[in-house]
Amino acid sequence: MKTPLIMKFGGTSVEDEAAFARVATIIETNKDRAPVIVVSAMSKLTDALIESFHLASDGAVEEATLKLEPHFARHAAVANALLPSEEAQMIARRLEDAKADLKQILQRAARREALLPALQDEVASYGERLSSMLLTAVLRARGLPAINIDARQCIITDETFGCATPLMSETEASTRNHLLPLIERGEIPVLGGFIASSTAGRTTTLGRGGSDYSAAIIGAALRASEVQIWTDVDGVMTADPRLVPKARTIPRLSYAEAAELAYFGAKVLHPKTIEPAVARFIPVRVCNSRRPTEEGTLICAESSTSVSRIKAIAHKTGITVIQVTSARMLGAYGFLRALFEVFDRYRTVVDVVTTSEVSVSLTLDDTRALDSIVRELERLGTVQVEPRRAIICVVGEGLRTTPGIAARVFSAMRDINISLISQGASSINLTFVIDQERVAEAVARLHRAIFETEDEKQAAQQG
Ligand SMILES: Nc1ncnc2c1ncn2[C@@H]1O[C@H](COP(=O)(O)OP(=O)(O)O)[C@@H](O)[C@H]1O
Ligand SMILES: N[C@@H](CC(=O)OP(=O)(O)O)C(=O)O
Repeated sequence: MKTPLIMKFGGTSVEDEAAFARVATIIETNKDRAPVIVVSAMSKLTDALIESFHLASDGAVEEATLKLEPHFARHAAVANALLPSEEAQMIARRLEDAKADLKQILQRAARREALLPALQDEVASYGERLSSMLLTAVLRARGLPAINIDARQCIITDETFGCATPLMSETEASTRNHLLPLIERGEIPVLGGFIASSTAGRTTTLGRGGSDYSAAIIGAALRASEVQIWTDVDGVMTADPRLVPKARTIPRLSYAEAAELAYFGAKVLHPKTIEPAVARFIPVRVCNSRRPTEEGTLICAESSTSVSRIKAIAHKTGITVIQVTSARMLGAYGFLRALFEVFDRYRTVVDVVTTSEVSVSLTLDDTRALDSIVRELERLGTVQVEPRRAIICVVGEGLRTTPGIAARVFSAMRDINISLISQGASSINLTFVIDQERVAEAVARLHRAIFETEDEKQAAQQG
């Protein structure tokens, strides 16, 4: 049997009929590599489903279902454009069924008949269920032996609705049981990303942007040759191209570099994607579905030696900084344990931490339990909360060896107020916090200082 190739297509790669047609061509080109397809919901649909769910749980079921109409129409338009009429009619019937089922779930949310987070995942799952059904039909219309598999039969999780954790050994067994016989027969399984189910059979989701993670989990379970993440940019870039138009594609990244970038905000990759890939040393490639002949970015165990040796700048906004100051910290043990136990109790992840003799500063992304956390921390010392902050993270294996990088970074920041400077334990990232209002300016300046001057030098040398 050929070693499977996992190909994940994000929402922007299946946004309309032209995008579906491009994806079908890419899969057709790779049909002899035992492809297994993972697809996200059509772009913006997951947001719309979650918004509808909230409307319905506030009692506005009619409004909630009306809001979804244009999205059902988008699916029908793809089917009408790319499928023979009988197939398009079959899709139209299945869309009507899905619409009716969804309405029932939204009514249950309005009546609060079940646990709301569980109902929300049920609603959110429709995006990937519909896109995978539609893509399967489009591939079959091209003569490809595609088969739609419900990813909820493969990825098994706990019941942390909204951000469930996969149970890896159950997932590996069920993924292999469901998919290997199909791959052996030369069929092309098409699964929705992001969705999973608990051992009790309840629908769960892996967290926003989680289809990349689904692809990596399935890739690891099948010992894939490569996990390809097909998106709307040429690969992982030196910065978010929406902020830095001059950002360029990075040909190669180490797993550690990619993990740091994803964790600190490079949206192109879900933060958990690297973990299953590393566990089985499976290369991950990020490619552009609009420009499939580009090489993209290859993520594997070893980084490349690049000119600047710093690979990229990631940023994350909406960060809250908490500072706890207490003289009781001085020379006392047990203080930090008591402090982190507070975050543990509220299941809140802390990203960056710095300490001095009398204070601890840390950053939070998730502020759902902020008030309760602050109340408890006040028992330990004086608490200061700074909302609307941003984390900026400079990443590259070269940080270990390049002298003067910190000076370059901080001189680029000049008049921008910096706090919580931290060089990660892996010493491949330099992270700091600024006011979120200034993040676009800061990232652009840093990009100029680290990457664009090198470009100019190179260009001058070459020319
Ligand atoms: N360093 C980066 N390199 C590439 N893209 C990035 C980076 N940081 C942020 N992005 C953003 O990530 C987007 C792709 O992620 P996403 O919208 O989730 O795509 P998809 O729908 O394919 O999953 C890009 O359009 C880009 O704006
Ligand atoms: N559709 C889900 C999962 C996902 O990964 O989507 P995308 O690949 O478009 O980021 C979401 O929007 O969160």
